[in-house]
Amino acid sequence: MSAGTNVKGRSRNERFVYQDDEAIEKPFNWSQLRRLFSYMKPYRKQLMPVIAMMVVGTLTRLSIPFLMMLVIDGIIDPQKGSGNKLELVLMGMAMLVLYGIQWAANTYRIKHTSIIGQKVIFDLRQHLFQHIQQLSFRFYDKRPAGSVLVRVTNDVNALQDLFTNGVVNLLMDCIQLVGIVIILLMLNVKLGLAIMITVPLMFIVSTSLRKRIRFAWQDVRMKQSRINAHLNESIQGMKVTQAFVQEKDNMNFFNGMNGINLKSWNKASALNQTFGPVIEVTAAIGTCILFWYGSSLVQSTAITVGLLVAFANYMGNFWEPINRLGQMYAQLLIAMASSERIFEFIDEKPTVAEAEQAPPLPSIRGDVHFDNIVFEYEKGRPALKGISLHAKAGQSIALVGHTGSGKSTIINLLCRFYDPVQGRVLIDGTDIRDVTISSLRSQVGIVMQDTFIFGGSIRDNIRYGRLDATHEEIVAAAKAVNAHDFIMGLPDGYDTQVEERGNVLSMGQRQLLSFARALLADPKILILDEATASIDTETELKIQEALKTLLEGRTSFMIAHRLSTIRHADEIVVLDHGEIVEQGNHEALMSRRGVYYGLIEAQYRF
Ligand SMILES: Nc1ncnc2c1ncn2[C@@H]1O[C@H](COP(=O)(O)OP(=O)(O)OP(=O)(O)O)[C@@H](O)[C@H]1O
Repeated sequence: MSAGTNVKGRSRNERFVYQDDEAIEKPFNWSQLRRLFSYMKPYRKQLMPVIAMMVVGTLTRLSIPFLMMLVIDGIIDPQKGSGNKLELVLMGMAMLVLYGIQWAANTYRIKHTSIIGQKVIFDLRQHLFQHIQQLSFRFYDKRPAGSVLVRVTNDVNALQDLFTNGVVNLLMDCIQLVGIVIILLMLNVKLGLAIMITVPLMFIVSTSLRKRIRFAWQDVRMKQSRINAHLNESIQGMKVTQAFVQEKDNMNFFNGMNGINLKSWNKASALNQTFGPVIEVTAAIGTCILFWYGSSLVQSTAITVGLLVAFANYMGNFWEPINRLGQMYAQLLIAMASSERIFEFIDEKPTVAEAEQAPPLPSIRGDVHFDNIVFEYEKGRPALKGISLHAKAGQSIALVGHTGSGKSTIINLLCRFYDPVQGRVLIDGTDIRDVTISSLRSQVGIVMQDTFIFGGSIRDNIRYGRLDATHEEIVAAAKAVNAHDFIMGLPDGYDTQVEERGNVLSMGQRQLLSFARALLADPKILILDEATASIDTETELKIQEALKTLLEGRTSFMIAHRLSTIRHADEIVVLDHGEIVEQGNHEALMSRRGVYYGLIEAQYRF
């Protein structure tokens, strides 16, 4: 299949459709705009001098052509002018001062609007990030990480122009436009009206052309976002691509998309280039009218030469704001789409919410009670069907069962990543929905199967369990879980920098680190999710030793596929399709010769 057909091919194409996140513009919405501008409220005081400088700059700009008219008619004109050299020098100096004021006012305005705009963007991004950190697992279940990322980066960036210069420019352009219209009509109504005939023409041409250009760029962005999505997928899955020797097919597919992107970019760029000349032609029509009609008025002495020059100057200043207002409108429509996506996230309520004024969970002993729990991720597909389970403080509970039987779900409910549809989870007799989430999670430690290692030093990664831990405490935790030796073998020991997701570390080393992290946090309840699944036999012996230290005095829940590791658990709970089918210690379950016995048998046979 050729690259082109690949891209057009339905199934491949569908992989890259992120329609919601690609809409570049949305209809104008006042309440949304008001909400967006409310982010500027904290900077009202700083905005005042900016607006004052904007008014000063605009007024001086408007006064310069007027001054020119006075100089031409009052001094330079061979018939009516005074010809006074001193007056000419003074007027020249006055004009210089005006230019100076205009320059200073503009410099101040541009600098400070940019600073305020950046602060607004900073606040918005911070607000968004703070909010998405509160959102529950259900929110992330529904969305690919890429789409969340795009909102925090691209969508917030798309508002940058609006805040850094758009808002103040809009005000400035309106003042300038109204000012020019008033001045022109005051200077000469007939000539003023004559040149304004071109305004509707300019507006129609500019709006329709801009619309086409916007759509062309929208298309470019869509194509680029597909390339990005494919790149992201390719990089993440590079090992699989290489292992299955799919580089050629992948390259063909990428080439197809890249080619389409190039075509779309060329089209948008060509359309963009037509805009300048079209506007210039329309402006030139206005200038022709001015000089054709204006010169006849000069000849009939209805107006002076100075007035005609002033008109020409004002006209030059007239198209600029009209042009920019068109741009501004486009910017607003883009901002509408981006802000809608940002607010959609900000308005999303965490599905796992704290009760109002919930107290913190007091220091716990670690008694855990699952009371008739029913849970479903998707409506109508129960993952747990009435689970009742009691773990006394300090007991070790092993959860076993086939894949998809509900082991991780039980853990998810204990950490309150989700709330049960029915039933309660009690810790020391307290329903975990009645206390603050942070007080609960800070007392429950979790060692995940796919240990997440953050970019930073080894020390920072262990310290993630308790940020105020001293170096000695970090080393003690690492020693206790047999991680100290391998850490000391790394080039910079505890200061060795590791990359995102810990690619420089082996799976076993990553797990040892996460053990140290959990030990440092010193939780009363500990969860080990498949924690020993990817460790070799030698490391496993170390881990077994470490586990003893780690589990001491804690209630623990272990999910392990390698059944040898849970043999000594106080209680083994066997799950099947979301239900507990067997429960007891190893010996009791083996003598029952039921599901657990079958699992052990199967593993040994394997
Ligand atoms: N985020 C999710 N959204 C929808 N369904 C889910 C989600 N997570 C799990 N499930 C479904 O819930 C059921 C129980 O899943 P769970 O992860 O608890 O199983 P498990 O016993 O831990 O499996 P494994 O041993 O493979 O990790 C499965 O049918 C699974 O498909």
